[in-house]
Amino acid sequence: MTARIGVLALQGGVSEHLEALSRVGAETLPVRTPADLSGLDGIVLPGGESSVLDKLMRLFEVRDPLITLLRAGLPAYGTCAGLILLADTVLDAAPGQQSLGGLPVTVRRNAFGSQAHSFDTTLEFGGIDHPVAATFIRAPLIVAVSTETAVLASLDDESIVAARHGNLLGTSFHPELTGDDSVHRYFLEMVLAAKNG
Ligand SMILES: NC(=O)CC[C@H](N)C(=O)O
Repeated sequence: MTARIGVLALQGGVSEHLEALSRVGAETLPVRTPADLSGLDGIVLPGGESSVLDKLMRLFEVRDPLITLLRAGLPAYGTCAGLILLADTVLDAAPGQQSLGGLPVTVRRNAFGSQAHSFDTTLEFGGIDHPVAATFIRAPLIVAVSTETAVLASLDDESIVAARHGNLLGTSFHPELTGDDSVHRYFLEMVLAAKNG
């Protein structure tokens, strides 16, 4: 059995996620309208610019139906800006910027400084049996998590870069730019587990 996983396609790095999800065996769909949300088993919120994504989700009337689906348990994976969209609390948000929320973590936008602080590394990732390739681009950091949130990856003891709570997964980094599909495979497993109850 496979799963139908959408990628929010209003701005940011969409095609790399669609390709990685296809490679691990998901059925994929770019999501631009409220109608595109129907029948999804999961959704990826890509990197890009979280304050722009927030505005575009309102403009395209995707924000409210997406919040309803997330609160009802739709599995979601946010990378970088997408993690910011899922976080309950956002530090250094742009004026007026709001997240969708649901993932009980606090993130700090642009926590590594400017574009010059973009870098590649590999990370131990809970639930994946090899170090995962990770690209960081003007990335947020997870600076606090609720007690029931699982920390899946960190750069050091204080720098959390991947977390999961229930059906919601977020990473500060972009696995879709590395050729390492293991985090997408991990998310597909989450989606299939939720779908099969
Ligand atoms: N690569 C990214 O997604 C960068 C995120 C961006 N700095 C933001 O605040 O939304």
